[in-house]
Amino acid sequence: MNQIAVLGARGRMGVASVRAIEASPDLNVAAEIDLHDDLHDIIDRKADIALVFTPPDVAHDHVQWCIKQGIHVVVGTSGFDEASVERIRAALVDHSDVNVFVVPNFSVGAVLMTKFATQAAPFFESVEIIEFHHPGKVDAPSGTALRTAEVVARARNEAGCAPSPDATVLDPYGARGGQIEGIGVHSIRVSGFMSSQEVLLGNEGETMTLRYDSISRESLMPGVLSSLRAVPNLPGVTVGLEVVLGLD
Ligand SMILES: NC(=O)C1=CN([C@@H]2O[C@H](COP(=O)(O)OP(=O)(O)OC[C@H]3O[C@@H](n4cnc5c(N)ncnc54)[C@H](OP(=O)(O)O)[C@@H]3O)[C@@H](O)[C@H]2O)C=CC1
Ligand SMILES: O=C(O)C1=N[C@H](C(=O)O)C[C@H](O)C1
Repeated sequence: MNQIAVLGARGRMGVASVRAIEASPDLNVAAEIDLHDDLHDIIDRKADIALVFTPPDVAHDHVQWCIKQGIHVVVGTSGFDEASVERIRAALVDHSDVNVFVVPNFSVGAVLMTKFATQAAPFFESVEIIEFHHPGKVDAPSGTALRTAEVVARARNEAGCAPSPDATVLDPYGARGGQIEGIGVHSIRVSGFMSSQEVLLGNEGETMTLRYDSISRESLMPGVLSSLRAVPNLPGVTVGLEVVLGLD
């Protein structure tokens, strides 16, 4: 039975994950680590996989620490961009027995939306992303929007698409949002949302909107559990739930 250490165990995702793991006959919660807890509990309690949901400012160090201890890692924390993945890959050179699985979103709906957006993006002049989250979220844009922008931009570059047209020259309040690799990204923080995203695509005379909504963290738990089960068999560093869903 795999022994799981949950980092950020008393946070929103940590609590939901501990509950889901405890209800799984093949997985066991070996350690629950939160602020002020000693990371060495992970070793003492013989965890073999770390599930990281600590905030983005500390999660990178936690991932590196786990790699050095020889523990597989599933990274749920948002904001692991391509540069972060490169740093993980570099750390794994000296720890080839360790696997790291970076999962920007555990929801099947979000993963499919990103996939469909990537397929559609080369067929449209304009693409922008709007993500909607609860106001307790500390980072913007969401990891999901970051990942969507990265893969959509790559698909458009490979297809030789021009940048999305935009005549804006005056924007003193930042109303046009951010740009990730040339894709406009807008972050909304409104009570009542858990996690939603829209990808808006347009040509002259037509628009298409792809949208997903996660209403509760329960929607993420099948993805969390399947990622924990998969990581021992995913050598090196892998990004995205797509590989588990057979979408790669
Ligand atoms: N991949 C996915 O599908 C999902 C990813 N996420 C991402 O997961 C991350 C966590 O989200 P969420 O659970 O909502 O956040 P929370 O703030 O609810 O949870 C984070 C927890 O980590 C604790 N913590 C802070 N610093 C440390 C530390 N140094 N060591 C150990 N624990 C620490 C916090 O304690 P305290 O509150 O006392 O500071 C808190 O209990 C975010 O990056 C979020 O975007 C979220 C949902 C889904
Ligand atoms: O903070 C959250 O809640 C979420 N964060 C992840 C992200 O940044 O994309 C995943 C999901 O959207 C929920």
